[in-house]
Amino acid sequence: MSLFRAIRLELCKNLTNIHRRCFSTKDIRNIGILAHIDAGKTTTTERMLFYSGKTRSLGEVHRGNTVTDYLTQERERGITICSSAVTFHWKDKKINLLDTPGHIDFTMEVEQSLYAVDGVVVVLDGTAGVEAQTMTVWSQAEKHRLPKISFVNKMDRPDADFDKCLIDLETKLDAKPISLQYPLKDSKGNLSIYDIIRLEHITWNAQSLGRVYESKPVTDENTLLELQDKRNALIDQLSGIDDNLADFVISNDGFDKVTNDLIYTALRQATCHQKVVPVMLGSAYKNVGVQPLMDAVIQYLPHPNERNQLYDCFEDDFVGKVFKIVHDKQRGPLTLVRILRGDLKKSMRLTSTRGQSEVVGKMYEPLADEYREIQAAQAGDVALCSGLKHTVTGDLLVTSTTSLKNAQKRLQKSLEKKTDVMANNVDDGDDEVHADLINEIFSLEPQIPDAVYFCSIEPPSSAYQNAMELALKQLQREDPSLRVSFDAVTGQTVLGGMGELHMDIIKSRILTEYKIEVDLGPLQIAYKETIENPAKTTLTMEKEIAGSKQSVTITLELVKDKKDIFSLDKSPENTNNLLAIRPRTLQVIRKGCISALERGPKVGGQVVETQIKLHNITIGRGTADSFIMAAAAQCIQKILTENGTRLLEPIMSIQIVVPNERTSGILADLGRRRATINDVMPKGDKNKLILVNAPLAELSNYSSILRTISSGTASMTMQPYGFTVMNTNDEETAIRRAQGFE
Ligand SMILES: Nc1nc2c(ncn2[C@@H]2O[C@H](COP(=O)(O)OP(=O)(O)OP(=O)(O)O)[C@@H](O)[C@H]2O)c(=O)[nH]1
Repeated sequence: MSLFRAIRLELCKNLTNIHRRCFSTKDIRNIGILAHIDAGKTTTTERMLFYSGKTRSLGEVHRGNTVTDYLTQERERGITICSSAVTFHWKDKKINLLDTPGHIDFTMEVEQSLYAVDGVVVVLDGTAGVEAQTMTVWSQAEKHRLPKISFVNKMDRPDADFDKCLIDLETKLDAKPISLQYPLKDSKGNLSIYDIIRLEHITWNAQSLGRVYESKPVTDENTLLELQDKRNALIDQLSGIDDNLADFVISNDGFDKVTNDLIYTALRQATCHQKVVPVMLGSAYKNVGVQPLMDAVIQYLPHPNERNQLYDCFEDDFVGKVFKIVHDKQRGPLTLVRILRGDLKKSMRLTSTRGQSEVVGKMYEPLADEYREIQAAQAGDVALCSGLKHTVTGDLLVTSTTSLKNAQKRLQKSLEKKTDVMANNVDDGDDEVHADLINEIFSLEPQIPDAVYFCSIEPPSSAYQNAMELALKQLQREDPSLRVSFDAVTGQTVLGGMGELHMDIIKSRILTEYKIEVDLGPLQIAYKETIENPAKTTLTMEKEIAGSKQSVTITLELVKDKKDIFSLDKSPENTNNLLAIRPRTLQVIRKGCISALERGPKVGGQVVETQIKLHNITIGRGTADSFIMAAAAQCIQKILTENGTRLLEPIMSIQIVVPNERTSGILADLGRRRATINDVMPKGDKNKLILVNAPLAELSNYSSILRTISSGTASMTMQPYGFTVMNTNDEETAIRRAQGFE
């Protein structure tokens, strides 16, 4: 049988398999596809879908017809905004793949998706190597302890440099890349690939859009010698990690007798244990190299059972993680769930760890914006559910509160056992590990980054206000990093988020999905405020409303505290007064006080790290709750205005990799940006890694500035770090800017 015919038969087999549904957990791979913006994730995913038979034509980003970039905004802008899940079958295995956004504004999306996958493919642009966002997504994948494969894409381009990408992986990401392939270009620039392990040359047939490809043993003697050297280097590198392989090499006096299967086994082990990163190459756009990448996903990345057993404490009960909520035109909101334990079935009742209980409606297998109805899905798989109206991205879903409590007990017991074993071997970090583990499993709220920018949002007329609020509520369930609040002073709805693109996308999604043409105010930095010293005041408010006398005298204090937001004064002279307050009235007072902290006096920033202490209250007979609430809020506002607040500004944590000779120039520039240099350490022989914190206000367009001052040699990654108090001078500048005077 000719090779081409064999490949066609393989393809037909794949197409037939699409309709076969029985996969054991060992046959499932859940993978994320991560990269810097524009490296080619979406193009690579499109090829995977096409070659697996899931799509009948090739989607292209520039034509706006890709499967995974299905939002109108994604198709128009040619970028991925929402991670989307697609399922396809390859060589008798089922691959659930998540295409994730590359832009920094959507880092939270990537973070949530990583809960759902067992391994990742990190796509590099072969002409750019490791870029800023590659570093961010790489460290996110490291945090989730995910095995990785790297795919060096765009190798068709004349300026692509495969060796530089390998060096970048090593020096900028501290990875141990193992190159499994090598590129070859003919005189016309057509790309083909050498397989270093099999010593073969693979070529793709352009007319068949890369569906047909051929792998032949290398016969040219010089090339063969060169490839053999690379194969030996690969075995040498691996035997430093894998004892079995090392023993074989030693007992057989060298590399010649090492079989391909021995290499594959050692590579799989080393990849699954995150000791190495297999590196593949190709050009997704020119349809070269994608099938071997799919083979590598199956061959080297773990199946769900091989990943850590964090959820064992749930035994056979169901546990799932909500990693995305998508809005389907016909079916409404659909919840994407990664099943971590047990089976998920249609009509099952589920409880979120936040206490909401609801029933799964229909279930679907995901193909971006097309779905196939299914009845159930097993542990290790992902599924889309309708009917879950209260779940939010990041929720953990369980069968019942009892199942959750039992799991907590089991986890506690196993942790105690572990602590007993370790009792004689005290480890300071142990408590932290336990706390992390418990938090990870039972986290009630997903980790949502604080908004660093905000802007007002206005409907075209007040008739649209309710519809706009509903749209925002839905978008917030999908994307918890979007904050929505109401500013009582200006009467405006305010959006908080991660950046300009983030807000822009929200605006255009409200237009395309909800048909409301909203207006966004200018984007401003989200400063917070805090008190400097404790302060106490008494306020009396009296008024006659509709013939009824309303009166409240309230004494409140603000103190610095990061934990509790509201407390009662414990001193003996106030005990009797406070004990006499009815719980419902206490709730009203609390609500009034907290609402006043939403808007500080300086720039209207949220007042944080501040505790409200109620000392005393006298309420006149017949005084309405709303009057009590207003009195409490006014008392807090009085303290804040009289005593003043300090501004806190958002700080970004930045990691910059720069060649040694450029370091001083970058440090000097950072000095002008009020940055705090935390460390400058060697990164390989030629580079330095600069760890720095700097105020967001000083980082406008910083990645392009860095590119200019380093002549394109530096790369950086940036995440929100937190908020710090500003000094008086900087504060004045910030206030002038916030008021539009600068
Ligand atoms: N020359 C060349 N261009 C490519 C290749 N792969 C992708 N491109 C082009 O690069 C651009 C970005 O590709 P995408 O697939 O959208 O990249 P992405 O990583 O999904 O981008 P985001 O989702 O926005 O982060 C598009 O114009 C593609 O056509 C390739 O192998 N070679």
